[in-house]
Amino acid sequence: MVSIQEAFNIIRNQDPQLKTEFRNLDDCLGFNLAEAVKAPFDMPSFDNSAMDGYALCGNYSEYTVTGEVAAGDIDQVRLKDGEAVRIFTGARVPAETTAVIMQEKVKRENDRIVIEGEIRPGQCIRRQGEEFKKGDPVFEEGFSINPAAIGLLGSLGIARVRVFKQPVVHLIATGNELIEPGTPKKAGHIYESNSHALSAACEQFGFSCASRVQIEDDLEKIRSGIAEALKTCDVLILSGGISVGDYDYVKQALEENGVQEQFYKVFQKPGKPLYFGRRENSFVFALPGNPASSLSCFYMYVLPFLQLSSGSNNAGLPKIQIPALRDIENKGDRPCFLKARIKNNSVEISGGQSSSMIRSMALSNALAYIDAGTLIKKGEAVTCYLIS
Ligand SMILES: Nc1nc2c(c(=O)[nH]1)N[C@H]1C(S)=C(S)[C@@H](COP(=O)(O)OP(=O)(O)OC[C@H]3O[C@@H](n4cnc5c(N)ncnc54)[C@H](O)[C@@H]3O)O[C@H]1N2
Ligand code: MOO
Repeated sequence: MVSIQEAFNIIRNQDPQLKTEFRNLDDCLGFNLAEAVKAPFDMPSFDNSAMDGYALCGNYSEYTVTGEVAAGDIDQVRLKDGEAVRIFTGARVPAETTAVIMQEKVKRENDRIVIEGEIRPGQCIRRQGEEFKKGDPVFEEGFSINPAAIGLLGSLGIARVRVFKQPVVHLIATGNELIEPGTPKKAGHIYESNSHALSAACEQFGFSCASRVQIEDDLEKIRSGIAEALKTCDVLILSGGISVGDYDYVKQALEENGVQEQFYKVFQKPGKPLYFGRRENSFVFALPGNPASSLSCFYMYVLPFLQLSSGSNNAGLPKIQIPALRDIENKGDRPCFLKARIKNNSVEISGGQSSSMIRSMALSNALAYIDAGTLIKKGEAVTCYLIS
């Protein structure tokens, strides 16, 4: 049995083999950059107008309008003292421009404009390189690509991006009692829901499951199911059969497949029987079968590992401190991750904490960490991990 912190450390100290690939700009949302990106040119790459209006040369109350520059025009327009050109947002400002004035602050009379208000030199001009200069670091390796990053990479003219590959994930749910949702249920059966929830949790964070298999509590079948999955997976996630019951064959089947235990059992609630193992470059999590335990263990242990395996430099759920809405007590001897709801800057522990209860988890948006034998008074800070 290891502590929560020891389990975190063991997971973080693995060295999953990172593979890279080139992906099209539009297909790399959520992937992590496999190389730092430097600016190939200044941003913006030329002085341009921030407004629709007039580019002015000199500081006067009236100007003669000599022409027009629109966004995308490539001809260099020249300006002399006392002259102005009609200009539009994003258009390159002539080199001699003192300032741009928005058209609402100007009265136009034929080829003359009269300025209403004052002109500050440089106003409404977005200067070349003001966001960053050619060669400046834009993103570091491991940066997780978000929609704005896709926009920026596109604006730098980058169409293909070298990213870390996502790990290949396989899911196996074990249990004789399990039947697929949508099929008729007999006495003693329960619908197999863990693999669906785990697959969705993977997707929530941008990972996908290459396969989802259900196997009954039979040592030989579990052993061969694991052997098959280990041929191609980077990460194998099992659910159920990892406790100490007579039909809990998962640990034995893993050992017989040459998987080496990194830890088994974590001093926590829920999820005490959590297992983590490794065979060369394949990693195995065997999650307890209770639905809320399996999902809680996914969020706290599997997710950071998937993130590390995809080259992220930021692994784990967002962690924040939030005041307790009311007193929270953990009378037990194990630290707990409690299903909780954060609302209006306070956190409330959800009803239905049993690890078999999943509705309470569906209605929660955080896991609240409460140390063993601890009373947190109303208003005191609670460590919360955000699950949505
Ligand atoms: N003598 C002991 N018994 C148990 C201990 C213990 O320390 N000593 N630990 C308990 C804890 S804590 C947990 S958690 C469970 C974990 O057991 P398993 O991982 O072996 O899970 P199962 O027995 O297969 O199932 C537990 C529970 O969850 C339901 N289940 C399983 N798989 C699914 C699925 N895919 N979809 C929906 N529901 C599933 C299953 O029907 C059981 O009700 O062990 C305790 N026992
Ligand atoms: O530790 Mo088990 O996951 O509570 O039911």
